[in-house]
Amino acid sequence: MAAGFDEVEPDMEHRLTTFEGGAAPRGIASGAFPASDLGEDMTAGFSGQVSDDHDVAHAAGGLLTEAWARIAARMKSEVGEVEYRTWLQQIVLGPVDGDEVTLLLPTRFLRDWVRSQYGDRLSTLWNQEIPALRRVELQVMRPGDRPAVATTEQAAPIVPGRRVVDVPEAPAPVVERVQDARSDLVAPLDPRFTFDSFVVGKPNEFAYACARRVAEKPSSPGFNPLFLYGGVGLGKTHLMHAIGSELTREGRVSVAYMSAEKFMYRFIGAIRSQSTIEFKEQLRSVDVLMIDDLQFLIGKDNTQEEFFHTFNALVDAGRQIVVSADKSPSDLSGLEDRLRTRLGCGMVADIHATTFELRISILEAKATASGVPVPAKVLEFLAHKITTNVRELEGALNRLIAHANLFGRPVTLEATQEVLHDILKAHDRRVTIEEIQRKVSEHWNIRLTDMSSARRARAVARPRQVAMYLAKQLTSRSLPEIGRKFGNRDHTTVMHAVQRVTELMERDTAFAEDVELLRRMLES
Ligand SMILES: Nc1ncnc2c1ncn2[C@@H]1O[C@H](COP(=O)(O)OP(=O)(O)OP(=O)(O)O)[C@@H](O)[C@H]1O
Repeated sequence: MAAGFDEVEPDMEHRLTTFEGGAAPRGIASGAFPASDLGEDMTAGFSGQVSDDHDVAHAAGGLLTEAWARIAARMKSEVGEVEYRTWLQQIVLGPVDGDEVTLLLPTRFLRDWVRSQYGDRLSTLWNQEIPALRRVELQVMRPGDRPAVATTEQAAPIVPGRRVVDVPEAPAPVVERVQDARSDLVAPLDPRFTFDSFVVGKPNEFAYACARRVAEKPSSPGFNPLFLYGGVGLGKTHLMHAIGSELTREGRVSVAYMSAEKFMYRFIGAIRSQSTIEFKEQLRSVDVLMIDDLQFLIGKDNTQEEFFHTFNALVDAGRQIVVSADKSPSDLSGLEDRLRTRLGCGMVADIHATTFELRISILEAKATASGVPVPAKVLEFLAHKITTNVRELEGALNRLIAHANLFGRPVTLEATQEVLHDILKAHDRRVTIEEIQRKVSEHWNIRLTDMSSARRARAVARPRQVAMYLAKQLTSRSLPEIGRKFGNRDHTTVMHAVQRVTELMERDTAFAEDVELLRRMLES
């Protein structure tokens, strides 16, 4: 695929002047730059210069590099590793000109993005480091440009098409590398969302298999586009990131991942800045384009149109498209028909709602990864209680784990109820006596009819008493009403059952836990 610097504007004003024996920067020896030391005579910068006063230039270059190292480290800590790697890592320190420092970026798109998103912050940080510097100029680098480094001999020329040019002697935090120009479309991929960390079960095994297939062999016939759909928080984004991570791991292919919302904002931004051609070229130069939450484009006709053309251009060129949405293509009413048709003509894979078993497996995997022991009863309780959304389930478990770590207390059912009080309340619902009877029968493996039968064997009578106890606890039914539902028993029988279960719970903790678990399940 076309690489590198084709996208650099040829007519870009080239500001990297070469110092040709004029005044070299003076008075810069060590420590921070005093404001007065960076005056007009720094106009030459440090790029490719041949200095009469080699030591001074070296010192100034070194200080600039150090200042840049601190700024880059600061930016990294502010925006986070992933964002830094995506947008800022490719910046190369250019020359200083008067009160202006130049930072070089490999493409115009990236320059515009960094300027709009981080320009002000970069200016502030430079100004804090070197008060005399008042402006940060962002420029597109050109083939042959030399990044500013401490000495001229060490400045490596930038070679078009070369994937990585390392600048020697750069201090650790500054990664002055020029990467493939297309990489500026690579949105942050969450490193936690891998195939390995995705728990596979019946509801998602087909989507998982399709995602794996695309990651192994992009653009395979029948798998392009791959359309993943399913309810909120069921793992669509996770699978897309996993595909992206797998494909980019060895730098095999370029992947652009973004939400449909971001796609729209970028498109609008490109229209505003009159750079739609660059935007389109950027998009159409990737090997794999992944658009998340496509339903966002419903009603956004212009963006849909743009996406449709991009889609066609990429598929026609044999590139892979992966799209996710909350509904199948045919159910996405509000999307243009021709787009829906095209979206549906590759592989459409749905992720079904989770089953109890899958939720337990996900919780087990996440609890194990956390290193905090979480009792099986707590996992079961959570899996019963939070049924709709893996994100919420995960959030609840994370909160429990954080709580356990913070206070050094073990995770118990009681603690769970306390810590997750608000989440659990949101999942509360009314319980019926029939549900109680069903759950209790399932739990002790007896027939449902035994709830109202006359059998008095303990294996049947004890669960029946528990069901009566729970009916009293969880419903607003009176004792006679409860009695009637249990084979027309007398209200005194119900009263006796409640007392008996209460006593047993006090004496027998295992029994008490069983009853508590049932209660919490029923409340879910
Ligand atoms: N099968 C799974 N195994 C492990 N983690 C999962 C699984 N399914 C979902 N998750 C986790 O649940 C969270 C939500 O998943 P994700 O963001 O992928 O959902 P989504 O389907 O894209 O949701 P949305 O509709 O909101 O975009 C993530 O943290 C993800 O890692």
